Amino acid sequence: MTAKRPITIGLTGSIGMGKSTVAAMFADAGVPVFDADAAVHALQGPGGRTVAAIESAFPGVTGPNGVDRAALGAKVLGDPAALARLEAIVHPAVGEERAAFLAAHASAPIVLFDVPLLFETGGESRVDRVVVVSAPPEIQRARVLARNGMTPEKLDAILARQLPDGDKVTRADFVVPTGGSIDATRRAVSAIIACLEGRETPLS
Ligand SMILES: CC(C)(COP(=O)(O)OP(=O)(O)OC[C@H]1O[C@@H](n2cnc3c(N)ncnc32)[C@H](O)[C@@H]1O)[C@@H](O)C(=O)NCCC(=O)NCCS
Ligand SMILES: Nc1ncnc2c1ncn2[C@@H]1O[C@H](COP(=O)(O)OP(=O)(O)OP(=O)(O)O)[C@@H](O)[C@H]1O
Repeated sequence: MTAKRPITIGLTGSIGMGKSTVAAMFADAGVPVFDADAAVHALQGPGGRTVAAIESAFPGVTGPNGVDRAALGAKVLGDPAALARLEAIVHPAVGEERAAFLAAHASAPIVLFDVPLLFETGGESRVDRVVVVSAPPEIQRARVLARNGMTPEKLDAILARQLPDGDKVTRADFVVPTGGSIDATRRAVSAIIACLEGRETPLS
C-alpha cells in the first residue's frame, strides 16, 4: 500500500492579481502555506544559507544584511547565464526548505506552495495541481498603479518579464477569479478545497 501524502497545490499569478490575498484565504481554511518568496528572502537575508555562495559567484553583492537584492538584480536580470548561476545556488536551497515544510505537514490533506514564478521556474512539475489567480487587465493595472513607487513604465517592464496572464490561465488546473468581490473569490477557494478533499482515489 502506498502511504498517503498531502495533495500539493502550486498557487501563482501575475503581479497584483491577488495571489497573497488568495494564499491567505487557503491558510484561513486550514491549508498549510509555503511562501517561496519569503523562503528566498530568508535564505538571502542576514545569516541566510545562500549568502556565502552568492558572494563567491557575484563578489560585492552581500554585506552585513545579507544579499543586496538590488545590486544582485542589476547583475543577473537581463543576463540569462548569470541568472542561471544564481538559480543553481538558490533553487536547491529552496527545494530543501520545501521538503522540510512538506515533512512537517505530512498528514495534512492539502498543502499549498505560493510561488510567484511557478511556471517560469519549472515549478509546475513539482505540484499535483496548479491554481492561477486572474483578474481583467484593467483591474490588475489599477491595483498595481495604486501602490507606492509604482509607475506605468515599471509595471510594463515587470509584465514584459512575466508569462502573460492568458498563458497562465491556459496552463492552470483551477482559476480563481479575483476581479469581483472578495466573497466570490473566497467561494472559489472553498470550492477548490472541497473538490480536492472529496477525491475518491488518493493520489500516490
Ligand atoms: C534577482 C533577485 C535578487 C532580484 O530581487 P528583487 O527584489 O530586486 O526583484 P524581484 O525578486 O521582485 O524580481 C523582479 C523581477 O525579476 C524577474 N525574476 C526574478 N527572478 C527570476 C527568475 N529566476 N526567472 C525569471 N525571472 C525572474 C521577475 O519578473 C520579477 O518580477 C531575486 O529575484 C532572486 O534572487 N532571483 C533568483 C531566485 C528566484 O528564482 N526567485 C524566484 C522565486 S523561487
Ligand atoms: N476579489 C478579490 N480577490 C483578491 N484580491 C482582491 C479582490 N478584490 C480586491 N482585491 C484587492 O486586490 C489587492 C491584491 O493584492 P495582493 O497583494 O493579494 O496581490 P498579489 O498578486 O499577491 O501581488 P504581487 O504579486 O504584486 O505581490 C489587495 O489589495 C486586495 O484586497
